[in-house]
Amino acid sequence: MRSPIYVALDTPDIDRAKAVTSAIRNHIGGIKLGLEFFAANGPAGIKEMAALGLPIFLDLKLHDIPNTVAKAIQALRPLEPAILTVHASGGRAMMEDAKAAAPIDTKVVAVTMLTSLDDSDLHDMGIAGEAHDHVVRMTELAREAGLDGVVCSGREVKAAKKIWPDGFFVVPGVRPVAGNSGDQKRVVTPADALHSGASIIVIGRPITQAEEPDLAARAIEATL
Ligand SMILES: O=c1ccn([C@@H]2O[C@H](COP(=O)(O)O)[C@@H](O)[C@H]2O)c(=O)[nH]1
Repeated sequence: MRSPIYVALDTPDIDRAKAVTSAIRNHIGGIKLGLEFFAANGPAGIKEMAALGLPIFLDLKLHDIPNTVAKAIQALRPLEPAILTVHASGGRAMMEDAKAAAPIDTKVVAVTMLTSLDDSDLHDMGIAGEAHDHVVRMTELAREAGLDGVVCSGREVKAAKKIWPDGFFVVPGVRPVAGNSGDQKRVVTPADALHSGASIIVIGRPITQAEEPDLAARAIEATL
């Protein structure tokens, strides 16, 4: 069975991204390419990475009016990513149009609440309630809009799965025991994320910043 680990290759350096992928490819299920990589390398860079033969998770977290998001996704269609992200806070119509514009085999998933945020950030933004409530609310909206699943932290994935048993759940903010959280605020271990219902887990710096990424990936895999 394919590994549930998607490695976040947050680098502008395509050669580095390829080298890390080659070193860890036996321990991962796919590669996640986000804004940093896309801004530096564009669609051509995504195609080069896809040629390595692993599923591509294109994490652009699209967030705009429905027409703009749909047109952006139409432009991305030739890349045929396995997974593509939008922000749930873009609203129901935007998510509906995003799904309609995506290739049939692409899972479109909505970011419910960034894992770098916590309850106090919600309060600062004037959003009532706690992270758990907000994630559940956004998950309901994404389900109603016809998406394939959501991105949430491992702390809420059990509640999200309860209201959407056949949803696809992407969990970033994952750290090995005693790992450095960095800018992530809602963090769980890889094993906890999977036991709570994650379909895939996203891990970046604990692998990519390790002295030996293959050993780091192997060590994480051994905990699952
Ligand atoms: O809520 C979210 C949504 C996406 N991400 C992305 O996942 C990786 C996490 O990287 P780490 O180095 O393991 O912290 C990164 O690419 C984010 O853009 C997220 O962290 N939280």
